[in-house]
Amino acid sequence: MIRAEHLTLSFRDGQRRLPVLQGISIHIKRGEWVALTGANGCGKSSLIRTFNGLNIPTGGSLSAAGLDLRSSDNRAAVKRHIQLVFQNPEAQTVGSTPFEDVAFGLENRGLSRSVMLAKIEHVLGQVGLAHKAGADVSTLSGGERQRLAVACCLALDTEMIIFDEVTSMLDPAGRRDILELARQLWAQGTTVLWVTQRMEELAESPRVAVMEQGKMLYDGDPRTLFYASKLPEALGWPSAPVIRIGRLLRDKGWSLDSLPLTERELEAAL
Ligand SMILES: Nc1ncnc2c1ncn2[C@@H]1O[C@H](COP(=O)(O)OP(=O)(O)OP(=O)(O)O)[C@@H](O)[C@H]1O
Repeated sequence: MIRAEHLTLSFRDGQRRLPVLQGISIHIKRGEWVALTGANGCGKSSLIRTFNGLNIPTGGSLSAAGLDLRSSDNRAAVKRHIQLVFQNPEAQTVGSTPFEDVAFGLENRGLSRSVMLAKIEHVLGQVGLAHKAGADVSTLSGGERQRLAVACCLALDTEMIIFDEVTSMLDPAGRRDILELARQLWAQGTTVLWVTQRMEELAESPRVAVMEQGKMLYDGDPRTLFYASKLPEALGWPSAPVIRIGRLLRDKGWSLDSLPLTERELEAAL
């Protein structure tokens, strides 16, 4: 779905060039769930905006959904296949109601009115917003707006959705709702890139990529990251209670495979 090789990106800062991505190589297969993390300013947003055709790579190669993103035509076309959902999706909302917002994306698709109506109803139902189809978008909560952004992706049959720190401003119920929705879509075949700073979301992801200062420091499974690498301490990450207990078990000789990443795994292990 995504194949980046030695990808570089720099922005102009007056006379200087600011190197933001410094040789990123990553391959994300169709249907994968990958969590991406890294400190503020390390280049996560720049990377995902490059995957979505919004930034023009300075060097290296990048193909997304089979399109070579060094070509500007392909950078426009890739948005049909890969969509971003932001932490604060206000900027993404164009309609005054959820119905209008989804309809906007479907215009120019040559759909008959009845097919379009059925599709809008279906995708708003998928994200749990059918009852708010006609509501003023300004009355939606942050979590509902994010789910509306997901509905717009679904209406366009998007193959990959990149969630950019969507849980960071939500309350626990809102976080659970958007995470569950993303997991459902993943189970149905959508490729997911989940950008987060939350340790528990990393621990629950099958694959974790860690960036620092424009470079990819780690790309692999979370068990190795949390229990067999020095990276979490080196980066000063706070450790989740489950991981702290898991480290005690590791020090008592438990094998890597048996160490828990989630509360459920901890309960089962004990
Ligand atoms: N359009 C731009 N022009 C110039 N500099 C930019 C631009 N976009 C990002 N940068 C700079 O690139 C660097 C990486 O920013 P980026 O937003 O990609 O990091 P991030 O890891 O997503 O951070 P955060 O977690 O705070 O969102 C920062 O130094 C930022 O100031």
